[in-house]
Amino acid sequence: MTDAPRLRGLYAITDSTLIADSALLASVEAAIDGGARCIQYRDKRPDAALREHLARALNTACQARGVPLIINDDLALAARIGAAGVHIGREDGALSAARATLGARAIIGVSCYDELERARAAVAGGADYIAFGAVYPTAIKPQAVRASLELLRAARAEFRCPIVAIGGIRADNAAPLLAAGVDMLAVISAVFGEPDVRAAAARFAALFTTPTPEHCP
Ligand SMILES: Cc1ncc(COP(=O)(O)OP(=O)(O)O)c(N)n1
Ligand SMILES: Cc1ncsc1CCOP(=O)(O)O
Ligand SMILES: [Mg+2]
Repeated sequence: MTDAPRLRGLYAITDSTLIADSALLASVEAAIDGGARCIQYRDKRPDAALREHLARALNTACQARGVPLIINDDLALAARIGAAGVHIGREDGALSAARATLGARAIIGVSCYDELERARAAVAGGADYIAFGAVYPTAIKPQAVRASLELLRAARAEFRCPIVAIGGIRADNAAPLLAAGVDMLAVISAVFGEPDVRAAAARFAALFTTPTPEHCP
């Protein structure tokens, strides 16, 4: 468990269709070396034993570097390995169940898609961050609903809770998201799909040189 990490910066998300299992650990280490502030393990494959094996290795590496590892979808896995938290979407169970299972110090993130009402419920329920997207078209999830810059601005105006943007984000299209008040950029392809993962992560980290905004916890 990480001690109240600041949720601001690059949030690098793994994807088992993009990274070979044999390269996963080194890729995540490279992302952290490049400046990723948070890692999510996202793996839709049904092999629970394999996922646990990989998640445990990532958790050890992330803990050693002081970076929280968030498990996508799978609350039970997050609890079993003592991960820093879990990310839940509309098909991944209730926020209250995640909090009851993982405890007060866990980081629980909630997908809000393009819905402010869902964000209100998540914030009221104690989410540690709210995620909106897809903010740009993405090959990883081509069917994802789109969230506008206007929605991000409205969310920033309403919530002090850290705001995450996801979907099609690259270092060269991220500026409007940051200007809209987003705290974390959640990225798969533009980090783990790049030949030099460390350099790719560093390009994102360089976008966060301004002082931490007052709303950040
Ligand atoms: C940081 C972050 N934001 C959104 C998502 C998407 O979650 P979900 O809608 O549950 O979709 P899957 O990722 O499970 O396909 C996310 N994983 N992380
Ligand atoms: C999981 C998810 N949810 C909304 S978009 C997306 C995929 C983001 O991947 P990329 O950063 O490669 O566009
Ligand atoms: Mg999910």
